[in-house]
Amino acid sequence: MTGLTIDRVTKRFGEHAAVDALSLSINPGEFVALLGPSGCGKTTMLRMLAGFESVNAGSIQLGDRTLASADTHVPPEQRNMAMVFQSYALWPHMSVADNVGYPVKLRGLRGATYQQKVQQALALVELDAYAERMPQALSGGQRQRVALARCLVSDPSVVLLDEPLANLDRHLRATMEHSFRDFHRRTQATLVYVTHDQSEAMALASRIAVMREGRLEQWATPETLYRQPRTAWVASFIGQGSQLKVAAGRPGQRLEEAALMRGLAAIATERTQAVLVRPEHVTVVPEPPPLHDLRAQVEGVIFRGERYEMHLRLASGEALLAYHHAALVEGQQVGLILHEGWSLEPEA
Ligand SMILES: Nc1ncnc2c1ncn2[C@@H]1O[C@H](COP(=O)(O)OP(=O)(O)OP(=O)(O)O)[C@@H](O)[C@H]1O
Repeated sequence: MTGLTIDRVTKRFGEHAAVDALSLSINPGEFVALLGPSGCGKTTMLRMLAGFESVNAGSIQLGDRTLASADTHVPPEQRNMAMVFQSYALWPHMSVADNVGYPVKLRGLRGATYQQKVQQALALVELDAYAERMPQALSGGQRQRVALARCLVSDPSVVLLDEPLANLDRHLRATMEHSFRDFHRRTQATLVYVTHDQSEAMALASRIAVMREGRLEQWATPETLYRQPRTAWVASFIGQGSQLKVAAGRPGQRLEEAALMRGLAAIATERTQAVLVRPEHVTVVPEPPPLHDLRAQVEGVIFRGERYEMHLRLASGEALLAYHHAALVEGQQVGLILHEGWSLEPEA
């Protein structure tokens, strides 16, 4: 197990910085995700880790070994890393076992040791019974597990995964999330997982690097990203919620019910702090008493099975999302209690 240090790494294509002074320190054996919208530079960062792209500035270290810097470039095959792609990249003319064994066969491994390595890798992804099948005779999820076994066989220190579930349907993705967690638990390898799907990143990684336009927006655990997003942009990217202007709080501060409700009742010119309110922190009072402070109009009601999602409009004109256990009528006036909020940094 070896840790990875990414120190102010920059990659430019022409004038455009696809990755801009990105720094991350990844612990040995950690499972991390690079998360961000399309074009934010996730794949470019992963390709620099793998050695398929050079870096323009900054450095990448694996343990105390420098893999890349402006004047160093260790080739991919000498980095002790393995990469899993969205497209699986299996050889169609080779059996499952031959696909899995290919990287170590290239290194000259043969005989009983070879057989044992392949067998162990297949067992780790629970595909021992499929060794002689051809890839075409497997489901998408099974193919992705063959790709995982193939990267395991060479005992890499780091496994890089580029949107490995993007080609699978929703149900299979959920099953594969279990396979990935299991894979990580058994191998203890350092895993760097690229995705634009926040729920996938939250379910899998112990820490997530949220990227935006080549830069690191926030680097934190899934819980911290959800409860304490740094900026308005992260707050709108992770989970559901509403951003309200409040006359209370300062960036990085949690507001309790009393302060939040008071801050919302202030006059518009004093309400300058952006505050994130998650729907689970809103109580809807269908028939509020006449003196209830905060009111809203129901604009939309969506049935989500376990609850109703209420789209509300405050008197200030701001939109608010809430959950409720029963359907309410569109156009109806309701009272609200906001139990807590999180104060955000303004947009740069
Ligand atoms: N070889 C290249 N030449 C020129 N520009 C490139 C090259 N590779 C990537 N880019 C640009 O760099 C930026 C980041 O691309 P990258 O593929 O890393 O994004 P991404 O976050 O992985 O996106 P996606 O989720 O769509 O794969 C984009 O603007 C892209 O057009």
